[in-house]
Amino acid sequence: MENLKQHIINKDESVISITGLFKSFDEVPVLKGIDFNLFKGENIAVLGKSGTGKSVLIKIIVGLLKPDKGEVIVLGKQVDKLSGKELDALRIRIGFSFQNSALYDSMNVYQNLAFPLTMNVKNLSKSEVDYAVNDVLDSVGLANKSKQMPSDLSGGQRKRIGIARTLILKPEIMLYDEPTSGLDPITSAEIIELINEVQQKYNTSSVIITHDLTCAKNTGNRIAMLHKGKFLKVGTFDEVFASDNEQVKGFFNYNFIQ
Ligand SMILES: Nc1ncnc2c1ncn2[C@@H]1O[C@H](COP(=O)(O)OP(=O)(O)OP(=O)(O)O)[C@@H](O)[C@H]1O
Repeated sequence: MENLKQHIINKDESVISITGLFKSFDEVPVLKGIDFNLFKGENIAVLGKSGTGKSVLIKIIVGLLKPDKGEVIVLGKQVDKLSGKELDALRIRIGFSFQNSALYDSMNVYQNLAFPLTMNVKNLSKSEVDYAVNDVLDSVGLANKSKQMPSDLSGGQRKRIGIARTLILKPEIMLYDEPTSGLDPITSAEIIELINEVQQKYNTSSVIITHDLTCAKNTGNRIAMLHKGKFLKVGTFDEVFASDNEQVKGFFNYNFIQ
């Protein structure tokens, strides 16, 4: 990818700020006092075992679930106080890359990419849509795939198109849900590289939900280790790796890092 911007993390500007967040389902606590800041231009990898509340946290950030207690501010807005219309306006500024890529199987790659753009931005000319589609395809390294159907793409290529589909709306925040799950190590490494290129080219701030230590280490400017609904440790990979906490040490002992 060419023309990478000088990348800056601005620690004076939080794009996501969460304080004292609690969430239970049927009186079973899932999130038990989360404090979390994502700075402008930063990638945070939220690392944790299955069932620790990673997806619940993401759903609260985008307003799909309401917190029981606590404050969740995204791009300056208190999410649980927004009307449906205000929430829609906020969500356009957030790109969500789903675990299964969530492409429309009956549409080719071009149509999959053009669809969110024409749905959200009115009165675009055909050449403007063509330009935007080609630009994001180029960004994800699949410039020649516009006519292919999703079923003809590899798993890694589908992930790339899923990421391209969120980039086409130029999001300020990217949320990646298990971006490397189901991929072989080489394809995982390519997706990791793409996440870092997106951070630089689009100057996004990102939350990368993962249980893949290699992904967390290589994409996260900071790592937030979630365990049973609480952050055990938040810091650079080296800081988290050096933690004395038994749960953190246990997680590293059971997982292989490249
Ligand atoms: N809508 C819901 N109603 C009831 N329980 C829920 C709901 N959503 C999540 N949970 C529960 O919250 C807990 C955390 O779920 P969550 O999906 O956030 O885990 P996760 O860390 O994302 O796991 P995975 O890595 O397997 O996706 C689970 O016990 C789950 O059953």
